[in-house]
Amino acid sequence: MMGKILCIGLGPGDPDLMSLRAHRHLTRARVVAYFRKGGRPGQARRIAEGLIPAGAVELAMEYPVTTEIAVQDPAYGAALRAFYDDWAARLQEAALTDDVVVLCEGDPFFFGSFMHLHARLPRDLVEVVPGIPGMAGCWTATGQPITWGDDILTVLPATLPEAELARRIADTDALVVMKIGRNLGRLRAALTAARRLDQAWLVEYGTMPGQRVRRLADVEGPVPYFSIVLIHGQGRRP
Ligand SMILES: C[C@@]1(CC(=O)O)C2=NC(=C\c3[nH]c(c(CCC(=O)O)c3CC(=O)O)Cc3[nH]c(c(CC(=O)O)c3CCC(=O)O)/C=C3\N/C(=C\2)[C@@H](CCC(=O)O)[C@]3(C)CC(=O)O)/[C@H]1CCC(=O)O
Ligand SMILES: C[S@@+](CC[C@H](N)C(=O)[O-])C[C@H]1O[C@@H](n2cnc3c(N)ncnc32)[C@H](O)[C@@H]1O
Repeated sequence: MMGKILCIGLGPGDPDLMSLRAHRHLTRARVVAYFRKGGRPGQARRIAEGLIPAGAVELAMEYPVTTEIAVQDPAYGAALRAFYDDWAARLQEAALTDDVVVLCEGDPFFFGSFMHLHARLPRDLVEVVPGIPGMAGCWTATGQPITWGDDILTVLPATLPEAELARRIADTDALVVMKIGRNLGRLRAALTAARRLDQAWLVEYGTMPGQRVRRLADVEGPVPYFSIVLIHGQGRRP
């Protein structure tokens, strides 16, 4: 039987927050693939724990590098291109005989690694199931709405240069910053330059075990890659 490659968004972390469709594909899967950093279980795999049928074949797609080489280094691009080429071919081959379910934390089309496989695969071979993005889990964890009325929400990767972060932080109402980790120092400087540090919240591991919500001004020391910085909009309301 010719199968499909089904990429399922699993939501922000708590398995209870995945869609019924994602749950159905997951609990019927015979082949399951997921990304992970070498030596770690992988967030998507952790969300799926206990829901993958016994006997399913698991394919762990381990990034050759994450932070070991600078993204600007040509060796980074070369390593990642070879990695995605290889896994696109392997998943396509596995799909010759069965469906392949690819797990994705959050939503697959929102900064998800699956996008790089999707770009390499025939369109009619792939189906994507949307998921609640990590940021929705994170702003809900703060207990406050993110946007009101005419608020503009800006989503920034913390990997941007400080001046670019500061310019865009000063120019928005509500803010979501992804990929915090070792970029926190530069982001903090940008928030300070934009005079908005006191409005910022840090959510680590939103809806996951270890969730932690703090005012960014109170945070000292390192924070994980799986953190989001938020500023709530204060827009018009009746
Ligand atoms: C290089 C760097 C820069 C950059 O983003 O520009 C980058 N990842 C960095 C760090 C990092 N990544 C991960 C950890 C371990 C986390 C942990 O385990 O705690 C760490 C931290 C660490 O290693 O310390 C794992 C990870 N990565 C992605 C997912 C989600 C997914 O797979 O969907 C997961 C979770 C897998 C899981 O479920 O566990 C996805 C993406 N990460 C990408 C790039 C893009 C793919 C590469 C490409 O093709 O370029 C893509 C697709 C995003 C995109 O393209 O936007 C950056 C350096 C930032 C910096 O400067 O600090
Ligand atoms: C490569 S992106 C993947 C985004 C994911 N596809 C989504 O829909 O949220 C990884 C970044 O998402 C953010 N993130 C995703 N889920 C999160 C969560 N549950 N708690 C905190 N941060 C999260 C972090 O900023 C992390 O650095």
